[in-house]
Amino acid sequence: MTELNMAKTQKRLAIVLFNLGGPDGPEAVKPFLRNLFRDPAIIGAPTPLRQFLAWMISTLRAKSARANYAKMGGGSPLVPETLKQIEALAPLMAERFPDREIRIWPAMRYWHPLTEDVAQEVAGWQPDETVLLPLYPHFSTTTTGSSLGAWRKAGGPETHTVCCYPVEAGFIEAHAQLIRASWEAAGRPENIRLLFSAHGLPEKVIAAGDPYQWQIEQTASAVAALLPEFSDWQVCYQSRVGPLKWIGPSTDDAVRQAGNDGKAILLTPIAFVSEHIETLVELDEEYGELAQESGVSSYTRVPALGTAPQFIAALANIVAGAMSAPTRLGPPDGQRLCPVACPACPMALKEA
Ligand SMILES: C=CC1=C(C)c2cc3[nH]c(cc4nc(cc5[nH]c(cc1n2)c(C)c5CCC(=O)O)C(CCC(=O)O)=C4C)c(C)c3C=C
Ligand SMILES: [Fe+2]
Ligand SMILES: [Fe+2]
Repeated sequence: MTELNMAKTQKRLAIVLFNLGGPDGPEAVKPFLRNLFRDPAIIGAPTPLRQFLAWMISTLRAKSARANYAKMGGGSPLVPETLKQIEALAPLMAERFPDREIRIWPAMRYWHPLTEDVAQEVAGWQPDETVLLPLYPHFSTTTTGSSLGAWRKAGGPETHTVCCYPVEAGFIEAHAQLIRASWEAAGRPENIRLLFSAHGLPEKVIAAGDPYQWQIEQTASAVAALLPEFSDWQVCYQSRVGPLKWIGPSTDDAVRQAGNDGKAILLTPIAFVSEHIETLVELDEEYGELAQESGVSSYTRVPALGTAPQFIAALANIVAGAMSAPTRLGPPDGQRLCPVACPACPMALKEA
């Protein structure tokens, strides 16, 4: 068989990485925010009211959001950071599946490359198998659920879908290693409180059965178990938006409390896998300043996982695990993780 014929007969594997996306320049900030608040997974109001709210909130929020994105050069680094993760993942996937032709796509929910457009592109490539992998380790109806809905609505191909990987060994180890390395690089400050800061959610989303908070707690406990030297640790929630009550404790309260308790802070973003506005502006600038005002002796922010080799290796394992798991949608090994009390877990929805 010639090389050309071999290439033609190779099975095609598409891997799609879901994430939220971010504006690619100042003029994209408002339409990006409008897309976000137009999503019924974010605002549960009926369509005409939701459209109005999306227009209103994006208009009111655009100026301050633009000022924050300006601190990062005008737009979000989320897509460039995702492309670096894809570049790191590609050789690992090629090594595992040498007989396949493999392509990896980023698919963003609220700005380009938009999930709907990527769904068309991937369908056009006619893959034999497609693995959908959220770059959200914790399942929420507001993130992975929303991306999956958009993908399916656009007719995107789907063979295996990862719902979440909150306690995947490599993911947990990557966090532990980065936390320890950051503490060492900061000169090993004493009397540390380790804060696991996750993006928050409105309480009503959790009350409706979303497993996100439960999964965040599982991740934090698993990482803390590998770091017995940091026995004082706490989960907290950042990035609150809007008038609803969000889950707590909030990261700003946790920072103030650490100041009151005379603690140094080692803060790690536990729900984000790359750097963007919520880490570079909110954690570094806003909470960095708050820590200083609160008398915190030392504030060290652990970097997001990015292309940390253990994390990228974990992603490769997750994809391979999903491909050999018995179910189409679920954690990589196909076994349900979340308790029955989380009815919005996609595995629970499937069982019902
Ligand atoms: C990690 C998981 C995330 C959850 C859960 C989540 C829920 C959620 N987010 C908003 C509103 C906003 N989020 C914004 C940015 C943003 N959010 C996530 C992740 C989660 N969001 C990421 C990765 C980012 C960064 C995007 C980027 O710019 O690179 C923003 C925009 C920034 C701002 O104006 O503050 C908003 C708005 C809600 C309402 C929500 C749950 C209901
Ligand atoms: Fe968000
Ligand atoms: Fe689940």
